[in-house]
Amino acid sequence: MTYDDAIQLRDVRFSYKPDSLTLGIDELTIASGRRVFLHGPSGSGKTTLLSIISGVLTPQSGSVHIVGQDLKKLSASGRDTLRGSRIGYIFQGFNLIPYLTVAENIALPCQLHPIRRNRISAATVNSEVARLARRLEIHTHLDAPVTELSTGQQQRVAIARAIIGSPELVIADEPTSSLDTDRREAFLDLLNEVITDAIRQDNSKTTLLFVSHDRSLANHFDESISLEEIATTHRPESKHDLA
Ligand SMILES: Nc1ncnc2c1ncn2[C@@H]1O[C@H](COP(=O)(O)OP(=O)(O)OP(=O)(O)O)[C@@H](O)[C@H]1O
Repeated sequence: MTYDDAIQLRDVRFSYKPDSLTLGIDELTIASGRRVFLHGPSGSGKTTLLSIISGVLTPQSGSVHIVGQDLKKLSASGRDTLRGSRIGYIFQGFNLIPYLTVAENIALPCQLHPIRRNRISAATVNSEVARLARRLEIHTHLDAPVTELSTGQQQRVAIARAIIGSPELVIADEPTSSLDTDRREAFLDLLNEVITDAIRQDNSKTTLLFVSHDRSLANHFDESISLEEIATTHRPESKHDLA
């Protein structure tokens, strides 16, 4: 592990049930500042891997270092803090808070995590929310309940919420699966542009880990990793296989 690695997994073994290995990864290293596309078919363990990286799931063995932190050395609340303050997450269904406005949704990581708030170079969180919203062309909706926005607009709220306060690692879990091809391309271009802006503005190295089953998106990234190629799984044969 060097300090320039955003993600490093070694000899990781994770099982949901005692007698079947869900995910085994001998080595996965992603250097800081890389934009990485991770693909694998349904059931290959993409969500499980993201949960391990973000400290939601703890593997039974092996080591996981994220932005220089050994997750094994952190308590559950330490992992929560790392996840909220140093990782920006774009979920497949966005996970926006329906009873908050657009501005409140974008500002949420800064309200919950002082590290995100303190990294903002704008005068206030509100001015940073406004700047990002202008950049993402959702500024006329800032005071609207987030549920009144179109799907495409909600995706842009999710991007703004993930990158506000410059987390070192941005994880996107299949956020384009509901979009048609043109919109998918536009979303990826916008996500890349906004991350490039953030890097320029903060002189930081933001790492992007984008996960999808759709290999055609790979050309938007610096590198592409096949989960099937790096992982081992040993599930017991099902009763149907034995019959
Ligand atoms: N909570 C759980 N308990 C037991 N098994 C689980 C659980 N969550 C996932 N699995 C199993 O672990 C394996 C990997 O699932 P995972 O959701 O990580 O795959 P995925 O690649 O993200 O799939 P998809 O693209 O369909 O979302 C699957 O065989 C799944 O059935």
